[in-house]
Parts: sequence; C-alpha cells; structure tokens
Amino acid sequence: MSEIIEVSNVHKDFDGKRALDDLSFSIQAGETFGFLGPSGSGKTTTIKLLTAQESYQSGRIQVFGRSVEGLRDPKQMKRIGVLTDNTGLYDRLTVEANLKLFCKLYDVSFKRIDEVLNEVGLTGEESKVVSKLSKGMRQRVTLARTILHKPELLFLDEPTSALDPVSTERIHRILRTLNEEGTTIFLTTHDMYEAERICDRVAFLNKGHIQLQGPPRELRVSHSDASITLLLKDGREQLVGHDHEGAERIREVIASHQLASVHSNEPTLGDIFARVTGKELL
Ligand SMILES: Nc1ncnc2c1ncn2[C@@H]1O[C@H](COP(=O)(O)OP(=O)(O)OP(=O)(O)O)[C@@H](O)[C@H]1O
Repeated sequence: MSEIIEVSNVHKDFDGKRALDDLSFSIQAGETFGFLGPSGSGKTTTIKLLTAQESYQSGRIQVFGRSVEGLRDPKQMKRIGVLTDNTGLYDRLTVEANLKLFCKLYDVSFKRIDEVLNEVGLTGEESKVVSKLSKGMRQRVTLARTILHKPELLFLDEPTSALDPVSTERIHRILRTLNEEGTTIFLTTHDMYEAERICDRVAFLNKGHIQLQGPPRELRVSHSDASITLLLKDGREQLVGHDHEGAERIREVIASHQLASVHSNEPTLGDIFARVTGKELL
C-alpha cells in the first residue's frame, strides 16, 4: 500500500498559542483513519492543515506524495472531499437543485445525481426541500455532495455528531461501502464506539499532540490486563488469568454447571484514552 498522507513533526500556533504539537502520522491508501480527541484538542485544525486551508509553522505535510499546498491546484483539489459542520447546502432549494449546483461546481454530469442518491440511500427524495429534511437525511445529502465528484480521499469532521443512532448507523454503512470501493477516509470523532466500528487505525489526540496510535484491536489487546471475569449462576463473579490456572478454573466451573457467562476484560478505546491522557473523550 502507498502512503496517501504523511505528516512529520508538524507544529501549529494560533496567536502564539500552540494548537498542534509535533504531530506525526501517516495514512495508507485504502485506510479509514480515525482522529480521536476531546473538544479543543486540534482535530478540526488538523483537517484544515491536511486540506491546505491553514498554514503551519514547522514540519512537513504531504498528500498524494507531494506537498499539501499542491491541493490548491483545482485538479488536485478534485481528488479530495471535505465534510465539515458547515453543510454548504442551500436550505430553500430541493435536494436535486443543491446537487445540480455542486455538479456544476465540480464539472460533474447530472447523471451522477441518481447514482449518488442511491449510494446514500436517498433515492426518491430528490424533490424534497432541504429545510424540511431530518438532521440525519440532511447529513446524508451533505455526504452525497461531498462524494459527488468521486474523491479518492475523504475528510470527515465529526460526521455523525448529534445524529440519532439509526442515522449514525446509516452513515457508518455508507462509509464502510465507500471504503470497500477504495476511498481513503480520514475522520475525526470523539465517539470511541464509532472509531472501533469503522476505523482501521486510530490516533489519540490530546492538547494537539498524538499520545497513542494503532489499530483499535491491537490497542485493546496491548492495554488489556489479561484477565477474564466469570459470572456464576448464583450471581458471584470470579476473576481468572489467561494462564493454565485460569483455564483450569474455567474448566471446573463449566463442569460443575455453575457458569452463567464469560466476559473478556479488554478495555474499550474510551478506557484506554482516559488511561493514557487522564481525560474523558467527551
Ligand atoms: N482560527 C483560530 N484562531 C485562534 N485559535 C484557534 C483557531 N482555530 C482553532 N483555534 C484553537 O486551536 C485549538 C484546537 O481547536 P480545534 O477546533 O482544532 O479543536 P477540535 O478538537 O476540533 O475541537 P471540537 O471537537 O470542539 O471541534 C483550540 O484551543 C482552539 O481554540
């Protein structure tokens, strides 16, 4: 796999105040990479830097194998899609009229509209006025607008923030499909469940600095205390280790028909974040 984003030792200050501190990470083509951090940790600033909307004091950012400033070239810009909390939609226009405007902007055929509405599960909703849509539907229209020109690389700033669970699940399904079809995705979130579900790798951002990064599963295993909780039918709990003694105890409990359930004590990403940074993700 080739590197599509490469960030090395980047520092960013706003009015002398450090927003990003020695940021280094890379993203391979085809990955879904999650940036997790609490409010004010620097997630949006990172997206702005990676999409050439903000400059930085020192370090190096490469996107598509060349300096990030190259994205200011409209041809290169068409290779990316950016979804932020500014939807860019015109409330008083219909879904179709909105998408037609963006087709013109990106020089995309109107034929793409049916296709993209199907991708985001909004077929048949094209004549609805945007202001009358639910929050979840509006976010799917925003996503349709973002992928209209089939970008290779998507930047999503908290794509499911403030959405209900059904809408969140819909967006996750769309993102998984886009990723399976080859789109590389960089997303920010403070929802560790979202990160676990859809990200191949995550980075924990705290006060502008990455404190830990890796695949969610690997992070959970490496931060596990290697214990298992056995819940017994009489309501008692027993803690056993991942060793011969633990295996023997599990065998005994099963043989004596006392076992109600077995629970792995692997921490969640939220637990690990709290342990590493001393902070909650929200
Ligand atoms: N244009 C700006 N001028 C001055 N300071 C800024 C500017 N943009 C961001 N900052 C500061 O940089 C830091 C990081 O902000 P950023 O918006 O990147 O955080 P975030 O993780 O995206 O937060 P949230 O989850 O609330 O959106 C904050 O201290 C913020 O106040």
